Amino acid sequence: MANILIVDDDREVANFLSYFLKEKNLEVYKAYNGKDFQRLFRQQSYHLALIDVKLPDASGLDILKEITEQMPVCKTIVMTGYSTIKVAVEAIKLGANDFIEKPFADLDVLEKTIDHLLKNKTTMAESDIQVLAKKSGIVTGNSETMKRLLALAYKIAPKHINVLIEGETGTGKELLAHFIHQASKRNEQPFIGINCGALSDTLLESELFGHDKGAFTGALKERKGVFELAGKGTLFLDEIGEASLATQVKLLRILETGEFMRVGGEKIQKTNTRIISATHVDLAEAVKSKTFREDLLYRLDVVKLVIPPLRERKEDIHLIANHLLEQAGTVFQLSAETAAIFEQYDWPGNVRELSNVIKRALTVMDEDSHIITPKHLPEKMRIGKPRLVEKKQPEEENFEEYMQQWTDNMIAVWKSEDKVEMEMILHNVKELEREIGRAFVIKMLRATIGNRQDAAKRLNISMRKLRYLLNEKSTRP
Ligand SMILES: Nc1ncnc2c1ncn2[C@@H]1O[C@H](COP(=O)(O)OP(=O)(O)OP(=O)(O)O)[C@@H](O)[C@H]1O
Repeated sequence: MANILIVDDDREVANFLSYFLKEKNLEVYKAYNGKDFQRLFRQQSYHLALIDVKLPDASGLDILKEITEQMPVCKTIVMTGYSTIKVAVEAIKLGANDFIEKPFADLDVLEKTIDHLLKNKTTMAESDIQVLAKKSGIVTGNSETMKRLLALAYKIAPKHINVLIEGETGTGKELLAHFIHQASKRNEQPFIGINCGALSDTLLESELFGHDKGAFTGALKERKGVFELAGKGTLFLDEIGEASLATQVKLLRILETGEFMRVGGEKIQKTNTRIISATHVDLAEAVKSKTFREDLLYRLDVVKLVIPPLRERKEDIHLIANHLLEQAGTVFQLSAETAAIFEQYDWPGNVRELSNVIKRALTVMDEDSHIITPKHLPEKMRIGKPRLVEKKQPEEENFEEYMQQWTDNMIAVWKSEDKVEMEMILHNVKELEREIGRAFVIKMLRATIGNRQDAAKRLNISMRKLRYLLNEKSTRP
């Protein structure tokens, strides 16, 4: 018989769960606080623990950590209220197998979650993730960060919570949104994507909410918007940071009330669409510069998934490249030199750029050739070409040299007769901004003998910004 440990200070909930689990012939133990937990935890081993995140004398997350570290065979479910869902996501990152919301609205879901874990179905989840990733066109690669990201996305997919995906252009944000849709119970319903940056304000509102006949010049017929079309499915709002403040107000209303009106319409409509939004800009910064509403960000970013750029998961480059080559026909290969270039290159356009580079190489290759060599790659990728950015980071002692080198290289590209890759130039300007920011913070930290608060004050920036400049972006969901 399986041993179950319930850790909850709400006796009503603990008693209900106990009754519910005993009916299933399970052996149940109840802890109403941290002290009870410590006593019961030392007594024997458990197969499953249901942990409330808020206890009077202990933190549910600390208890979770203790269980995952000291009794890894024990499966864990964290219980939260809706307002603490961010804590639940934190718990998943710490190793919780699942989370459920209190009050338990659907006992079937509760029962299935428990049965699933007791039948040791966690390894099945891994193969499920692989299948769904493939279905969504994601090559999973080898990087641990990507594996953890997909595992988290898989766990939150069935819950009705909004997700914000952050990542540079071409990192696969839309694919990840599709993966979440596939892994959710909405997978039979539509998945609709819309790019908020590609449409004018009026057009975007009409696309989102639809319009009634005569709503504006040219609105000859009534038209459904994507919220109506997506229905109970998933709506992917790409480049959400580009939505105007007026559209943001309307989106906020939908998120708060589940209601909207067509442009020029008078009827209030209800929606149950799940929203996954994506951005390549830092929305927290946009909030500070007042171009993005804080309350909307709070609603969209219940769970934040950050896809790392390709240059930070170099181990994935070859796997993805080989996969793309396989798609084109198994006979193609990268030469050792090309593989080395791929590894050194920064990939400002990420996986999209990798895919384009491979497609280009396949079209410029001789018909009887099967090996991609450096001569098949774009100019800018070849070794020996002046690089805009030296890999060495600027410090106090080499700052002037770094700036000089950067300027010289930029002038060389400016004067060059070659085709100019604007994406690469913009990427390098951004990188320069990042490096200069970091160098100034480090210089100030030296001056303040490491006192971060003092350094932030002297630079007239917030602590958050200081951490950001040091590349210590908060890992909070
Ligand atoms: N892990 C991956 N495996 C295979 N292909 C990928 C992967 N990630 C991205 N791609 C490919 O890269 C291209 C860009 O993907 P996607 O549109 O999802 O990126 P994005 O981050 O949404 O880009 P943008 O910000 O420009 O809209 C697509 O062709 C996609 O198939």
